[in-house]
Amino acid sequence: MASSTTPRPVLKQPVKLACVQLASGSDKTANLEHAADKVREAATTGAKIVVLPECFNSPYGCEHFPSYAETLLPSPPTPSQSPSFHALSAMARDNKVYLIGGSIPEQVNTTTAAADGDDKKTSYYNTSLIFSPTGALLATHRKVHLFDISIPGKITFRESDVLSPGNKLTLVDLPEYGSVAVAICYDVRFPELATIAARKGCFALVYPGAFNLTTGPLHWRLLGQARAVDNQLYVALCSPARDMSAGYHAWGHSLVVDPMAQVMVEAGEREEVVVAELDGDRIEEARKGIPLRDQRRFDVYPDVSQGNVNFEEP
Ligand SMILES: NC(=O)CCC(=O)C(=O)O
Repeated sequence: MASSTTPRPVLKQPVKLACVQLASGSDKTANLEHAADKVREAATTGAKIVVLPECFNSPYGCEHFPSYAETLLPSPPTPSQSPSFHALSAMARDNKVYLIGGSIPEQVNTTTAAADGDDKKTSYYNTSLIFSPTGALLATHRKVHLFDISIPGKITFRESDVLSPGNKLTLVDLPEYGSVAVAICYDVRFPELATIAARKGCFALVYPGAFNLTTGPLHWRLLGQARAVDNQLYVALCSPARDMSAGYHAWGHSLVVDPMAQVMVEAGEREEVVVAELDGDRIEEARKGIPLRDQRRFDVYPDVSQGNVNFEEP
Protein backbone atom coordinates (compact mmCIF):
# COMPACT_ATOMS: atom_id res chain seq x y z
CA MET A 1 0.00 0.00 0.00
CA ALA A 2 1.54 3.31 -1.06
CA SER A 3 0.96 6.56 0.74
CA SER A 4 1.37 10.27 0.01
CA THR A 5 1.99 12.73 2.83
CA THR A 6 3.80 15.67 1.27
CA PRO A 7 1.59 18.71 0.71
CA ARG A 8 2.25 20.75 -2.44
CA PRO A 9 3.25 23.28 -3.70
CA VAL A 10 6.24 23.67 -1.39
CA LEU A 11 7.87 26.71 -3.00
CA LYS A 12 5.45 29.34 -4.26
CA GLN A 13 7.91 31.35 -6.38
CA PRO A 14 11.62 31.20 -7.22
CA VAL A 15 13.90 32.72 -4.61
CA LYS A 16 17.62 33.33 -4.34
CA LEU A 17 19.32 32.00 -1.22
CA ALA A 18 22.79 33.16 -0.16
CA CYS A 19 25.16 31.44 2.25
CA VAL A 20 27.64 33.88 3.79
CA GLN A 21 30.82 31.97 4.57
CA LEU A 22 32.00 34.42 7.17
CA ALA A 23 35.43 35.04 8.69
CA SER A 24 34.96 35.75 12.41
CA GLY A 25 37.48 36.41 15.16
CA SER A 26 37.43 36.95 18.89
CA ASP A 27 35.98 40.50 18.90
CA LYS A 28 32.19 40.15 19.02
CA THR A 29 31.45 43.75 18.07
CA ALA A 30 33.75 43.51 15.06
CA ASN A 31 32.15 40.17 14.10
CA LEU A 32 28.68 41.70 14.16
CA GLU A 33 29.78 44.69 12.09
CA HIS A 34 31.50 42.43 9.60
CA ALA A 35 28.45 40.16 9.38
CA ALA A 36 26.33 43.24 8.62
CA ASP A 37 28.65 44.18 5.72
CA LYS A 38 28.51 40.66 4.29
CA VAL A 39 24.72 40.38 4.62
CA ARG A 40 24.49 43.67 2.70
CA GLU A 41 26.78 42.22 0.04
CA ALA A 42 24.66 39.05 -0.13
CA ALA A 43 21.48 41.12 -0.52
CA THR A 44 22.95 43.02 -3.47
CA THR A 45 22.97 39.72 -5.41
CA GLY A 46 19.17 39.67 -5.17
CA ALA A 47 19.14 37.01 -2.45
CA LYS A 48 15.99 37.20 -0.34
CA ILE A 49 17.06 34.46 2.07
CA VAL A 50 20.47 34.96 3.64
CA VAL A 51 22.18 32.41 5.88
CA LEU A 52 25.06 32.95 8.34
CA PRO A 53 27.27 30.22 9.85
CA GLU A 54 27.18 28.46 13.21
CA CYS A 55 28.69 30.60 16.02
CA PHE A 56 29.16 33.51 13.64
CA ASN A 57 29.75 36.08 16.39
CA SER A 58 32.47 34.21 18.30
CA PRO A 59 35.19 31.61 17.94
CA TYR A 60 33.74 28.07 18.01
CA GLY A 61 34.67 25.98 21.05
CA CYS A 62 33.34 24.82 24.41
CA GLU A 63 35.67 27.21 26.24
CA HIS A 64 34.11 30.16 24.39
CA PHE A 65 30.39 29.43 24.79
CA PRO A 66 29.86 30.90 28.29
CA SER A 67 31.88 34.08 27.70
CA TYR A 68 30.09 34.90 24.42
CA ALA A 69 26.62 33.77 25.55
CA GLU A 70 23.69 36.19 25.41
CA THR A 71 20.32 36.12 27.11
CA LEU A 72 17.44 35.95 24.64
CA LEU A 73 14.53 35.54 27.06
CA PRO A 74 12.17 37.18 27.75
CA SER A 75 11.89 38.07 24.07
CA PRO A 76 12.76 40.59 22.78
CA PRO A 77 15.88 40.98 24.89
CA THR A 78 17.38 44.40 25.54
CA PRO A 79 20.41 45.43 23.43
CA SER A 80 22.70 44.87 26.40
CA GLN A 81 21.28 41.37 26.99
CA SER A 82 21.70 40.44 23.35
CA PRO A 83 23.60 42.72 20.98
CA SER A 84 23.51 39.90 18.41
CA PHE A 85 19.69 39.75 18.44
CA HIS A 86 19.48 43.46 17.65
CA ALA A 87 22.29 43.38 15.10
CA LEU A 88 20.62 40.48 13.24
CA SER A 89 17.23 42.14 13.34
CA ALA A 90 18.74 45.31 11.82
CA MET A 91 20.58 43.30 9.12
CA ALA A 92 17.30 41.65 8.09
CA ARG A 93 15.34 44.91 8.15
CA ASP A 94 17.95 47.10 6.46
CA ASN A 95 18.35 44.65 3.58
CA LYS A 96 14.71 43.42 3.48
CA VAL A 97 15.75 39.78 3.61
CA TYR A 98 14.81 36.71 5.57
CA LEU A 99 17.87 36.16 7.73
CA ILE A 100 18.77 32.76 9.13
CA GLY A 101 21.18 34.17 11.65
CA GLY A 102 23.66 31.32 11.95
CA SER A 103 23.88 30.54 15.63
CA ILE A 104 25.07 32.14 18.84
CA PRO A 105 25.64 30.78 22.34
CA GLU A 106 22.50 31.45 24.38
CA GLN A 107 22.41 31.70 28.18
CA VAL A 108 19.30 30.82 30.16
CA ASN A 109 19.11 31.53 33.88
CA THR A 110 16.44 29.68 35.81
CA THR A 111 15.39 29.87 39.43
CA THR A 112 13.29 27.15 41.01
CA ALA A 113 12.00 27.19 44.53
CA ALA A 114 13.47 24.42 46.70
CA ALA A 115 12.82 23.53 50.34
CA ASP A 116 16.20 25.02 51.38
CA GLY A 117 15.91 28.21 49.28
CA ASP A 118 15.99 29.15 45.60
CA ASP A 119 17.84 26.85 43.25
CA LYS A 120 19.60 28.93 40.56
CA LYS A 121 20.83 27.31 37.37
CA THR A 122 22.51 28.57 34.22
CA SER A 123 22.21 26.62 30.98
CA TYR A 124 23.75 27.28 27.59
CA TYR A 125 22.39 26.45 24.15
CA ASN A 126 23.65 26.74 20.59
CA THR A 127 20.81 28.81 19.16
CA SER A 128 19.80 30.12 15.76
CA LEU A 129 17.63 33.23 15.40
CA ILE A 130 15.56 33.72 12.26
CA PHE A 131 14.29 37.17 11.28
CA SER A 132 11.78 38.47 8.73
CA PRO A 133 12.47 41.30 6.24
CA THR A 134 10.87 43.71 8.73
CA GLY A 135 13.35 42.69 11.39
CA ALA A 136 10.81 40.69 13.41
CA LEU A 137 11.95 37.48 15.07
CA LEU A 138 10.21 34.56 13.35
CA ALA A 139 11.70 31.58 15.15
CA THR A 140 14.57 30.23 17.20
CA HIS A 141 16.21 26.84 16.90
CA ARG A 142 18.34 25.37 19.66
CA LYS A 143 20.73 22.70 18.37
CA VAL A 144 19.00 19.40 19.11
CA HIS A 145 21.88 16.98 18.61
CA LEU A 146 25.02 18.13 20.40
CA PHE A 147 28.39 17.59 18.72
CA ASP A 148 29.99 14.90 20.87
CA ILE A 149 32.49 12.82 18.93
CA SER A 150 35.83 11.15 19.53
CA ILE A 151 37.93 9.97 16.60
CA PRO A 152 41.24 8.83 18.09
CA GLY A 153 44.24 10.84 16.93
CA LYS A 154 42.00 13.25 15.01
CA ILE A 155 39.32 15.06 16.92
CA THR A 156 37.49 14.92 20.22
CA PHE A 157 34.72 17.41 20.83
CA ARG A 158 32.07 17.39 23.55
CA GLU A 159 29.55 20.19 23.26
CA SER A 160 27.53 18.48 25.98
CA ASP A 161 30.23 19.37 28.53
CA VAL A 162 28.88 22.92 28.36
CA LEU A 163 25.72 23.02 26.27
CA SER A 164 22.22 21.67 26.77
CA PRO A 165 20.28 20.35 23.78
CA GLY A 166 17.19 21.94 22.30
CA ASN A 167 14.02 19.90 22.33
CA LYS A 168 12.16 20.80 19.17
CA LEU A 169 12.21 20.83 15.40
CA THR A 170 12.01 24.22 13.73
CA LEU A 171 9.93 25.00 10.66
CA VAL A 172 9.76 28.64 9.66
CA ASP A 173 7.05 30.06 7.42
CA LEU A 174 8.28 32.62 4.89
CA PRO A 175 4.87 33.72 3.62
CA GLU A 176 5.81 34.65 0.01
CA TYR A 177 7.77 31.46 -0.51
CA GLY A 178 6.77 28.59 1.80
CA SER A 179 8.50 27.05 4.77
CA VAL A 180 12.08 26.12 5.52
CA ALA A 181 13.45 23.89 8.25
CA VAL A 182 16.36 25.24 10.28
CA ALA A 183 18.73 23.02 12.24
CA ILE A 184 22.38 23.34 13.25
CA CYS A 185 25.44 21.47 12.00
CA TYR A 186 25.55 18.05 13.74
CA ASP A 187 21.74 17.98 13.39
CA VAL A 188 22.36 17.25 9.68
CA ARG A 189 23.51 13.74 10.60
CA PHE A 190 20.03 12.81 11.79
CA PRO A 191 17.84 11.99 8.81
CA GLU A 192 14.67 11.75 10.89
CA LEU A 193 14.69 15.49 11.55
CA ALA A 194 15.05 16.24 7.83
CA THR A 195 12.41 13.73 6.80
CA ILE A 196 9.87 15.03 9.26
CA ALA A 197 10.46 18.61 8.07
CA ALA A 198 10.13 17.52 4.43
CA ARG A 199 6.87 15.71 5.09
CA LYS A 200 5.55 18.82 6.80
CA GLY A 201 6.05 20.55 3.46
CA CYS A 202 9.23 22.62 3.63
CA PHE A 203 11.13 23.45 0.43
CA ALA A 204 14.59 23.69 1.96
CA LEU A 205 16.60 22.39 4.88
CA VAL A 206 19.00 25.05 6.11
CA TYR A 207 21.91 24.18 8.36
CA PRO A 208 24.33 26.77 9.72
CA GLY A 209 27.31 24.53 10.52
CA ALA A 210 31.02 24.30 11.25
CA PHE A 211 32.42 20.91 10.25
CA ASN A 212 36.12 20.28 10.83
CA LEU A 213 39.11 19.11 8.81
CA THR A 214 38.57 15.42 9.69
CA THR A 215 34.88 14.93 9.01
CA GLY A 216 34.45 17.87 6.63
CA PRO A 217 36.15 16.27 3.61
CA LEU A 218 34.42 12.95 4.29
CA HIS A 219 30.90 13.91 5.19
CA TRP A 220 29.94 17.58 4.70
CA ARG A 221 28.94 17.49 1.05
CA LEU A 222 27.81 13.86 1.30
CA LEU A 223 25.37 14.72 4.10
CA GLY A 224 24.05 17.73 2.20
CA GLN A 225 23.43 15.57 -0.84
CA ALA A 226 22.03 12.73 1.26
CA ARG A 227 19.43 14.92 2.94
CA ALA A 228 18.52 16.38 -0.47
CA VAL A 229 18.14 13.04 -2.24
CA ASP A 230 16.24 11.46 0.64
CA ASN A 231 13.75 14.26 0.74
CA GLN A 232 13.82 15.70 -2.79
CA LEU A 233 14.25 19.30 -1.70
CA TYR A 234 16.93 21.97 -1.43
CA VAL A 235 19.63 21.80 1.24
CA ALA A 236 21.89 24.70 2.28
CA LEU A 237 24.93 24.26 4.53
CA CYS A 238 26.66 27.45 5.69
CA SER A 239 30.11 27.30 7.33
CA PRO A 240 32.52 29.84 8.78
CA ALA A 241 35.59 30.54 6.64
CA ARG A 242 38.63 28.51 7.63
CA ASP A 243 41.04 30.20 10.06
CA MET A 244 44.14 28.13 10.79
CA SER A 245 45.08 30.51 13.63
CA ALA A 246 41.82 29.68 15.50
CA GLY A 247 41.44 26.83 17.99
CA TYR A 248 38.89 25.08 15.75
CA HIS A 249 39.52 24.76 12.04
CA ALA A 250 36.25 24.96 10.13
CA TRP A 251 35.95 23.06 6.87
CA GLY A 252 34.32 25.88 4.91
CA HIS A 253 32.77 24.74 1.61
CA SER A 254 29.34 26.28 2.22
CA LEU A 255 27.03 24.88 -0.40
CA VAL A 256 23.53 24.58 -1.80
CA VAL A 257 22.24 21.26 -3.15
CA ASP A 258 19.22 20.86 -5.43
CA PRO A 259 16.36 18.33 -5.10
CA MET A 260 18.19 15.85 -7.39
CA ALA A 261 21.19 16.12 -5.05
CA GLN A 262 23.35 18.12 -7.45
CA VAL A 263 25.62 20.67 -5.83
CA MET A 264 24.52 24.03 -7.28
CA VAL A 265 27.20 26.21 -5.68
CA GLU A 266 30.05 25.49 -3.30
CA ALA A 267 32.50 27.86 -1.63
CA GLY A 268 36.18 27.19 -1.07
CA GLU A 269 37.84 27.65 2.31
CA ARG A 270 37.96 31.42 2.49
CA GLU A 271 35.37 34.07 3.09
CA GLU A 272 32.85 33.96 0.25
CA VAL A 273 29.17 34.48 -0.50
CA VAL A 274 27.56 31.71 -2.55
CA VAL A 275 24.13 32.21 -4.09
CA ALA A 276 21.69 29.81 -5.71
CA GLU A 277 18.23 30.30 -7.17
CA LEU A 278 15.71 27.85 -5.75
CA ASP A 279 12.77 26.97 -7.97
CA GLY A 280 9.71 24.97 -6.96
CA ASP A 281 9.53 23.36 -10.41
CA ARG A 282 12.78 21.53 -9.69
CA ILE A 283 11.27 20.04 -6.56
CA GLU A 284 8.19 18.94 -8.48
CA GLU A 285 10.29 17.52 -11.34
CA ALA A 286 12.39 15.47 -8.93
CA ARG A 287 9.30 14.20 -7.14
CA LYS A 288 7.46 13.42 -10.38
CA GLY A 289 10.41 11.63 -11.96
CA ILE A 290 11.19 9.57 -8.87
CA PRO A 291 7.81 9.39 -7.10
CA LEU A 292 8.99 8.37 -3.63
CA ARG A 293 6.17 10.27 -1.97
CA ASP A 294 3.58 8.01 -3.57
CA GLN A 295 5.55 4.82 -2.99
CA ARG A 296 6.20 4.86 0.73
CA ARG A 297 5.13 1.74 2.60
CA PHE A 298 3.69 2.91 5.89
CA ASP A 299 2.06 -0.52 6.16
CA VAL A 300 5.61 -1.94 6.45
CA TYR A 301 7.31 0.78 8.56
CA PRO A 302 6.06 3.81 10.48
CA ASP A 303 5.87 7.37 9.18
CA VAL A 304 8.32 9.28 11.41
CA SER A 305 6.49 12.54 10.77
CA GLN A 306 3.38 11.26 12.52
CA GLY A 307 2.94 10.97 16.25
CA ASN A 308 5.04 12.56 18.90
CA VAL A 309 7.05 15.34 17.21
CA ASN A 310 7.94 18.50 19.18
CA PHE A 311 7.61 21.80 17.35
CA GLU A 312 7.56 23.89 20.52
CA GLU A 313 10.18 24.04 23.25
CA PRO A 314 8.47 22.29 26.20
N1 LIG B 1 29.65 22.04 14.96
C1 LIG B 1 29.32 20.81 14.70
O1 LIG B 1 28.26 20.34 15.07
C2 LIG B 1 30.33 20.02 13.95
C3 LIG B 1 29.79 18.75 13.37
C4 LIG B 1 30.81 17.95 12.68
O2 LIG B 1 31.93 18.42 12.42
C5 LIG B 1 30.47 16.58 12.32
O3 LIG B 1 31.37 15.86 11.85
O4 LIG B 1 29.32 16.18 12.47
